Parts: sequence; structure tokens; C-alpha cells
Amino acid sequence: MNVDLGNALAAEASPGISRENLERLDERVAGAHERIEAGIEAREHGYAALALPETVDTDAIAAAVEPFSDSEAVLTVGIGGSALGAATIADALDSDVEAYFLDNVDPEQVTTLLADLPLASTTVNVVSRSGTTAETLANFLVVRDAMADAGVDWTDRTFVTTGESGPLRELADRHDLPSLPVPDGVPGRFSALSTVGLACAAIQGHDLDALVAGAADQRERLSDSLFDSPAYAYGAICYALDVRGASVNAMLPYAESLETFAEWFAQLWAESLGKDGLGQTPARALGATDQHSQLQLYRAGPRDKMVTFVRPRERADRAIPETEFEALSYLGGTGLGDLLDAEFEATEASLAAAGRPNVRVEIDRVDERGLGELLYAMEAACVLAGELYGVDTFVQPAVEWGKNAARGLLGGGDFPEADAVDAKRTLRIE
Ligand SMILES: O=P(O)(O)OC[C@H]1O[C@H](O)[C@H](O)[C@@H](O)[C@@H]1O
Repeated sequence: MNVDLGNALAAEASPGISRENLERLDERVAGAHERIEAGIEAREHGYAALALPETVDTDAIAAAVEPFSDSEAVLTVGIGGSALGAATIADALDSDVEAYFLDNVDPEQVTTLLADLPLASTTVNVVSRSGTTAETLANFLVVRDAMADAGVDWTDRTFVTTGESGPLRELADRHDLPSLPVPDGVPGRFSALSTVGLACAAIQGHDLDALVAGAADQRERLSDSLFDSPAYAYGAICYALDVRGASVNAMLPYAESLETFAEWFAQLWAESLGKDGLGQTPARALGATDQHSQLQLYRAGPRDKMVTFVRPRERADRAIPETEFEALSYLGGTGLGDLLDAEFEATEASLAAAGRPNVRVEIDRVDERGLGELLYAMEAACVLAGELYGVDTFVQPAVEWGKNAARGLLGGGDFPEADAVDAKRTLRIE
């Protein structure tokens, strides 16, 4: 993986950072790296996620899901960090085992999905670190019921990943369900490369060791200089551009298979860095599709954005047939991949020509190894950015506030946050 900061330099873009200020920022990176290394070594909460390339036991994950090797489909029931890592991997890589996700409680979507699934050959992969998240548990109860209605013994088809205690752990124990623990100190949004993200990948038959090897490669590159570490280079430039006015970070992968990666990144960035009045707003986009919509704003709107391009350097291409139309003859003999690459380069150049900061992140291919590098590097970038902002990267009190309010409303306990619902001011126009 490599990160190209050229189009984020002050000589090219506004906002941008001068070479001199980048060198100065690198001194702060050295200090932050020391803190991060200490956290990794001591397996401190959050930092433990960056130790996963050493600590994750891929054989144990493969062995735990072995009873489900006959699966036609895998349905992951989870939300936020307990779904997005698995979804990112599943959507990026091909598999004969179809992956589905229930990460919302929209009744119409749940009903439609359950009606379509081959329940007798589907593995239900329930994931919740806390084991108490209302959406996940509610969806699981619905799925379990649907399986019973279809004459399927749900205890034969359910796999659980959860913490050491809580309702979901109790349920797994009571029914003797195959399960894995969520590792200590690894928050949901940093758990893609742990049991949380990898159980689904294992059921789909992906190469867990290659995923972890990619992550290990980026782990080894963490160093006291951003100039030696693509992950830190990315985290540092995002921070530097944000404090200079680029408060929005548009994540723009040029691969359909990485569309969910942008969603995963949005959770990582927003939930980790959005605190104390600080943080950079992640925007989700997809190349080339969003060139035809959002790009107008990114090139000509307010100078409050940076664009992150992510692209694989290699991909399987598909030839564009020759055509009898003279006006289209330039397309014949090329491939859809050539077209996508040209679109990518053109968009990058169009932003640079307008002096809009952008960063290029490249992986070799969208395969297990490339994905492992990308996921780990973005997590390390986020941890570094958190150190530079001086925020507590691994907590999410604002999210907890909303969860408490919703639980209080549903009668799930006495949560003062629920009172805010009654206090809502109305100015309704009809
Ligand atoms: O894994 P769970 O305990 O079910 O939590 C699922 C999600 O819940 C909350 O919204 C947290 O803020 C997320 O970070 C977490 O990933």
C-alpha cells in the first residue's frame, strides 16, 4: 500500500500543508507513535486493536465455524462495528457463500430478506460485543422465529460472537451454540480483523491468514516518521488538512467492491474522532459513479473538503467491444478497467487543477492481502489522528446517549436521556 500526499501540499492546494509544516508535524508524529506503541505493548483499551496481527488466532476462528462449512449463505446479525467490518470484507471479495447483513431494524427489509433466504442452509452469525444491543437482539429473535416457522432447528445454524458476559453469551451457553469471544480491548469499529469481522469471512471461505498478513505488513511499517509509514502519512495529512479547513473527508474508492469500505471508514472516522468539538466529517462516495454528481461540489463548492482516492493498481478487466459508431470508436479495444483508471486520473487531475486537496491511497489488488493492509492502515491512521487531535479515540459517549434514550423510551430501564424526547420543541408546517 502507498499513500501519495503530493496533491495535499500547499504548493498545489488550498487548504494544503507546506513541506516545512509537514516536517514539523512529523515531530509530533514521533511523540504520538511512542504513545501508540506503549498502548499496543500494554494491550490498552483500543490500542489492543493494533496488536491484532499478532494476537488474532485464525486457526481458532476457522475451527469454530467448521460446523457451518456446508453453508449456502451467511446472515450476519449485528450493527455498527459488529457488522461493518464483516460487510466490508464480504462485499470486497468473491465467494460462493452469499453474505447478507441485518444491521437495521426496518421491518419491511427484514421481512423481504427472510422471505428470500434459504434458511435451512443459511448460517446465522450473531455478533454483539456487549450482547445487549437492542437492534441486534431484536433482529436475532425475529430470525430465530422465522427459522422455527420454516422447520429449521435454529440451534444447528447459529454462530455467536460476543463478550464474556451478557444476554447473548448466556444464550450461547444455554443452547451450547458454537461461539467465539470478542477480544479484550478491541472496540467494535476497530474489530474487522478480529473474531468479529473474521468469522463471517471464514464461513465464506476467505483466506484469513492473507488478511492478517496484509495487516501485519502495515503494523511493521508504523514508525516514528510519517514518511516511513503509509498509515501514519494518511492520518497525519487528514489531521493537518482538517485543522487548515478541510473539515470534510470524501472517501472515494475507485472499485465497486470497496463501496462498503467507505461506509466502514465513515464509522471509524466519525465515531472515533468526533468529540470535544473536533473531528473531520467523513463523506461516502464511489468512483466513477459520483464523478457525475458529488464531484461538482468537491471541485467548485466551499474549500472545506479533502478527497481520498482509493484504488487497486490491478484488477481483472473486461474488454469493451468495437463498435460501428464513429463517435464511440475511442472506446473499442480498451477495457472497462482502462476506462475506470482514466476516469480516476482525470478526476484526480481535475481536483488538483482547481487547487482542491486530495490524497491517493493505492493497494495492489482488492484481495485478502490488500484489504488487510487497507483496513489496518486506516485504523492506525485513525489512532494517530486521535493522538494529534488529543481526543479519546476509543469512546463514543454521544452514541451511548442515543442508545440510552431509545432504551428508556422502550421501557428498557430508567434512562434520563429519554426525557429529552418529551422536551422536543415543535415548529410544524403543514
Ligand atoms: O457490538 P455491540 O455491543 O452490539 O455494539 C454495536 C455498536 O453499538 C454502538 O452503537 C457502538 O457505538 C458501536 O461502536 C458498536 O459497534
